[in-house]
This record gives sequence, C-alpha cells and structure tokens, in this order.
Amino acid sequence: MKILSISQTQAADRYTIEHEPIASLDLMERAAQALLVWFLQNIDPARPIVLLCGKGNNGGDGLALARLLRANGYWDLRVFLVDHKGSPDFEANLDRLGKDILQELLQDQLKQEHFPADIVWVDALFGSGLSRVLEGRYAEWIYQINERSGTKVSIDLPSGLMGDAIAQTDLLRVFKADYTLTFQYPKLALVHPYTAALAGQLEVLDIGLHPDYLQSAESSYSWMSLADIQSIIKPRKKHSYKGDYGHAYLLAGSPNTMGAALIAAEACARSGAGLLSLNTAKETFRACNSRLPELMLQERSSHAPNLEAYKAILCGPGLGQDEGVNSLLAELLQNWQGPMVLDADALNLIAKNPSYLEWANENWILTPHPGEFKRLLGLNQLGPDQLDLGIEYCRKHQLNLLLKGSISVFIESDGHCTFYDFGTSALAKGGSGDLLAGLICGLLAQGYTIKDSVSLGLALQGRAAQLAERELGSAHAVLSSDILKQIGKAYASF
Ligand SMILES: NC(=O)C1=CN([C@@H]2O[C@H](COP(=O)(O)OP(=O)(O)OC[C@H]3O[C@@H](n4cnc5c(N)ncnc54)[C@H](OP(=O)(O)O)[C@@H]3O)[C@@H](O)[C@H]2O)[C@@H](O)CC1
Ligand SMILES: Nc1ncnc2c1ncn2[C@@H]1O[C@H](COP(=O)(O)OP(=O)(O)O)[C@@H](O)[C@H]1O
Ligand SMILES: [K+]
Repeated sequence: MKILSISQTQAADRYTIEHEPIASLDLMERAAQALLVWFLQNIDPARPIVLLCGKGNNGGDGLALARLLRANGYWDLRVFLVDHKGSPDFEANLDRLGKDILQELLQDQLKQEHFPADIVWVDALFGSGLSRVLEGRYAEWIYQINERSGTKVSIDLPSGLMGDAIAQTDLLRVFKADYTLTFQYPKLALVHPYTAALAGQLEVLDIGLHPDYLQSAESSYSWMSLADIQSIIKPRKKHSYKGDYGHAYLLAGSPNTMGAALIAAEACARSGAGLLSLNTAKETFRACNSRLPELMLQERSSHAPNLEAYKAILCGPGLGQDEGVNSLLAELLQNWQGPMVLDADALNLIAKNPSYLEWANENWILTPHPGEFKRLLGLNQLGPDQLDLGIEYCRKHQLNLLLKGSISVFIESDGHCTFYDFGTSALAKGGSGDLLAGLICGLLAQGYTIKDSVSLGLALQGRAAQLAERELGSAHAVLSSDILKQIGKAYASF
C-alpha cells in the first residue's frame, strides 16, 4: 500500500467526493462509522470517554463519533470543544449532536478537574489540516493531557504531529497516543522512526476512498501489511531435494558470543534453507554440535574459503571484531557478488572501515538497529533527518538498508522505502535481530528476491513472536529460543 503525502491525502478526499460521488458530510459519517467499529471492538461501553474536538474536520469526526457512541450504548460521554464555530462539516455535526451529550468549551478543566483513572481520551483536535507547531493554549492542553492517565486514542493523527513534515515536528508538543486510528492510508509521520512512537499502536481504517486515486498517485514510500505476505511464500515441492533450497553460509560467532550465531543459524535452517555452513571459532564446535547438529562447521582462519557452493551469506552475529575476523570479512565483501546480509559486528567493522563500502552492490542488505545505524553514519544522535540520511546512503553506495525498530523500514538502493509493523514488544530483547538476520539469509538461499526475503523474514519473525507470546502468556517472558520454535506455525499462519 502506498503512503501518501498530506496534500495527496487531501486530494484523495476531494477525488472521492467528486467521483464516487459522495457529499463531504457523508464521507465524514463513513469515517465515524469506521471509528465506531473500532470502539465497539476495543473499548468497554462502561468506560468514561472525553472527546476533545477542534474546529476543523478532525473535530467534526470527533463529534460524529460522539453521536454514534451514544447511540451504541456508551453513556458516560463528555465533549470538549475549542469553539462553537468551525468548518461546515464540523458545524453540521455539532447541530446533529444530541443535547443529552455534555458539551463544554475547553478551558481550564484539564488543569483543575479530577478525571477517573480508566478514562478514554479521544483526540480529535487536529488531523491532516495542522499547518504549524502548536502554541499557546493548544500546546498547554496537549502537555496537560500527556501528563494524565487513561487510554489515549487519536483520530487520524495525534494532534501536533505534522503528517509528513517530520523536521518541523516538536516532539514535546504532540499528543502521545496509545492508539492512532488513521483513515485509509498510514501517513509518513505515523511510521517514521523519529515520530512513530507518538502514534502508539497504529490502526488503518478503510473508509472507502476512491481506489483510482491511490493507483495513480506517485509515492516512494509504501506500507506492507501481513495480508500481502501469503503471495510471497513458495510452496515446498514434493519431488524436491536439499539442493533445491540453497546452501547458506554464515560467518558468525566467537567463543564469548556463540549464542548469537546459533540463534541466527537455527533461524536460517528453520526458514527452509537446504544446507547450512557456519564458519566459526574452533573452540565452539562442541557447543555448536550439541545445540544444532544440522550445522556443517568450518574452522575459522583469516582467509575466506571457496564460496562457489553457496547461494547466500550472512556475516556478523556474535562475530567479534578482531583483526583476523576483520581481514576475513574484507575478503568476503570484496569477492562475493551474491546476496548477503550484514549485521551486528559486520556493521561495526564497516563503520570502522568505510572504504569497504567501495565494494558495495545491490545484493548487500545491511540490517542495523539504531545504534549500529548511528555508527554507520558517523553520528552521535539520530534526528528527524535519519530516514533521509538512510536514503542518501543507499543511493550513494547502491546497497539496501533495513533499519530495525518497533516499526522497521527497508530502504532499497533506489531510495524506495517500505515500512513494516509486524513485531511485538516481545522482540525487544537480545537475540531477536540475530534471528531475523538468519531468517533473511535462509530465504535468500532459497532464491527469494532481496525484497521478498526481507518482507517474509520480518513477517515470520513478527508472527512467531506473537505466537510465542500467546503460548507463554506474556511478552515479558519470551526468549529467542521460544520464537525459533514458532517459525513453522508462523509459516502456516499466512
Ligand atoms: N475531507 C474529508 O472528506 C475527510 C476528512 N476527514 C478528517 O478531516 C481531517 C482534516 O480536516 P481539516 O482539513 O479541516 O483540518 P484539521 O486537522 O481538522 O484542522 C484544521 C483547523 O486547524 C487550524 N490549525 C491548523 N494548524 C493549527 C495550529 N498549529 N494551531 C491552531 N490552529 C491550527 C486550522 O485553522 P487555520 O490554519 O486556518 O488557522 C483549521 O481551523 C482529517 O485529519 C480527518 O480527520 C475525515 O472525516 C475523512 C473525510
Ligand atoms: N518493540 C518492538 N516491537 C517490534 N519489534 C521490535 C521491538 N523491539 C525490537 N524489535 C525487533 O527486534 C529486533 C531487534 O534487533 P537487534 O536490536 O539487532 O537485536 P539483537 O542484536 O539483540 O539480536 C529487530 O528486528 C527489531 O525490529
Ligand atoms: K487528532
């Protein structure tokens, strides 16, 4: 799915109004119906709800939702208005709002009143019409609600978040949502690594905007949904042989960090790769054989072996950074032209030796977490321009970057970005990145394209983590070893 700019989003609304055709007010009603469905599925009708409504169409959505909530058994509602005057659709919905719903002008209540701890705050102050950073009373309200407890739900965009002007966003003047219910397409700020956390959990609601507009709109950002994954998976053939599924080669592990290599290796094997060789320190062979007997082990020396037999390579998990490893990595980077995943210490060694990037090509996939990404860019801190810097890096060196995070972004060598929201907080633990790198390498070995390997790798990692979480009862307790065991069920779930 394409991610549209704010001006394209507004054009999509206008196109739908003109070509469906549908009245703007009826489109707002459809949006409010979609919001209502989410509330019915997620919010207990007994909970107290406060809706904060601005004077534009985002506020209009809030008013329409208040009316529908009341009609569906949500009794404890209060509507706070910024103004009684506003956009035509706002005013029409204010007229439609039953007088039995408590309406107040927003003044000092947020500072002075006590609100119950289980309150639901609905943020309908500003959406895609926000044109500048919030100031004065608006900034003050946002600040006060952010300090309050309760569940916070933003309509379309958290107020204060500029949909696609990331550099202009002041992170302290944005409503901090637990959920953002956005219409039809994700907006860049909702998935961008600098601002995504402000949106909480993102839900994309279909409000039936005209598909022709989306088809013709140009965008270099897209959003992958789990529904897109099934078509990527290649079934395993009955009359097949291990040679049909590729031989993966891992340069990973050292005596103190063998776990990372073994997690990556097991993920690689469970992804379906036919054969797997691990080049690692001799002292670790016993541990490797007992943990993963399927492995073929190769003793590490400072020269790369003949690589002809291999289909894909992964370098980095638990590798260490000593001189022997460094020269071995350099030799591999220079000589190997096939698909290759570079993770962990391989990234740290590239950061220390930027001249290695002269050998880069479109078959390289670098998979940094934010710390590694900073090192690759030579920065102390990642700011609002981090995605642009990543795009520039990919174009300059003609390689691919997977920026990992709670939402991950895959940047291709032509600068196109794909965003993925497949994971869970169970993955916020050592080992998850090794597991992902192993999966991607195993998929590359089976002949999946670079993009499909990344997409399917992320989908398997995310779904397997969800399944492990379900089985163990909580994200807290999930280990990479638990996630590895769920890879089969993750495949079956698509
Ligand atoms: N069109 C459709 O069919 C559909 C649209 N939908 C909904 O409409 C939303 C977009 O609505 P919108 O365009 O009316 O803008 P919105 O975000 O409500 O704010 C505009 C108001 O804010 C003001 N303002 C701006 N910045 C400000 C600031 N820093 N500080 C203070 N004020 C500021 C601005 O005033 P001005 O800039 O003129 O001063 C204006 O009064 C979209 O997000 C979705 O929820 C859905 O119903 C689906 C169908
Ligand atoms: N809160 C989260 N939600 C979803 N995915 C997450 C979250 N935290 C981490 N991840 C994923 O877990 C992996 C962590 O990778 P990394 O930091 O390299 O771990 P390690 O080096 O310990 O293996 C990445 O794929 C990242 O996208
Ligand atoms: K909002």
